[in-house]
Amino acid sequence: MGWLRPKKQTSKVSEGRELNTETDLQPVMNDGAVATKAEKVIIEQRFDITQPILTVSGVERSFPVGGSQLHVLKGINMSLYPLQLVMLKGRSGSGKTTLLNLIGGLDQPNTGEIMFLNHPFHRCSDDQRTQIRRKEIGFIFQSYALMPLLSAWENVELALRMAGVPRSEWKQRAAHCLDLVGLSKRMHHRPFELSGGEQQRVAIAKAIAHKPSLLLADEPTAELDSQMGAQVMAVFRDIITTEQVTICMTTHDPTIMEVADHVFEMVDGKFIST
Ligand SMILES: Nc1ncnc2c1ncn2[C@@H]1O[C@H](COP(=O)(O)OP(=O)(O)OP(=O)(O)O)[C@@H](O)[C@H]1O
Repeated sequence: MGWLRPKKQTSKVSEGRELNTETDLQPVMNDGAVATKAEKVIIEQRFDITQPILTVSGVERSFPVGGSQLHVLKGINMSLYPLQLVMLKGRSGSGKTTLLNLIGGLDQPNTGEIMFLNHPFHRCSDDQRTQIRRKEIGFIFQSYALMPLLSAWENVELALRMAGVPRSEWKQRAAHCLDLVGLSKRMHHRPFELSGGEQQRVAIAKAIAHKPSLLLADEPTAELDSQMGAQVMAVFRDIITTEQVTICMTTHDPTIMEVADHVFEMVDGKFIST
């Protein structure tokens, strides 16, 4: 539901936009206005928060390496519930990115099932998964993945164009997404004119532009100092509420894990209980 209380009551993104617990914890519509009673009903209906948005059951993934099979995922079971911030932690090589790729429909398991919304990713064709991804999933990478010659605004606009959003909506949506990540004043800067934390926030604006249900982020704070990392996490907390998105990310950083709703720890291709 749109007015679930973020774990931290006050979060701060750059340029002084501070979460106001009186208004920001109310349902907030995409244009930034606080929802009316009728609109609240619509927000509530987007998800049933008691039902998982994604279920992973008995998933295994191997890769052929040097004539034999490298067993990377060895029986993964997990559920992601709407509007959660979930983190995957584990040593390098434990299989976190491999799992994130499966959850995002970029790859398929050798055995097991992945249900995303009502879509059986384990049975879908490449084309079907691409269509679902374009509509419902946003990706964020450690290295930001921005187009270097385009401004922040143009990067977000490109994402809208590629997602097939009608041209008439680009201007308002790009402005809204850049405002959500606290970059309204820097929207005409190109990536090289922005700090690492600002570039990652442009990447977040890009990833949420088409209003996905699920945001997947692979080590989104790994290149950032602790202050910039905290800003990115504050933005994640804000957009869960304002954009009604569920976030699953990988991280090595124990301080970042404090803001998670749930942490899955992976050791050698399996989850261990924490
Ligand atoms: N396409 C592939 N072909 C062969 N081996 C692969 C492939 N993809 C991943 N692996 C191997 O699977 C193992 C797990 O890789 P993965 O990237 O999922 O780990 P990770 O936990 O994300 O590590 P890191 O924290 O360093 O990113 C590694 O040994 C990797 O070399």
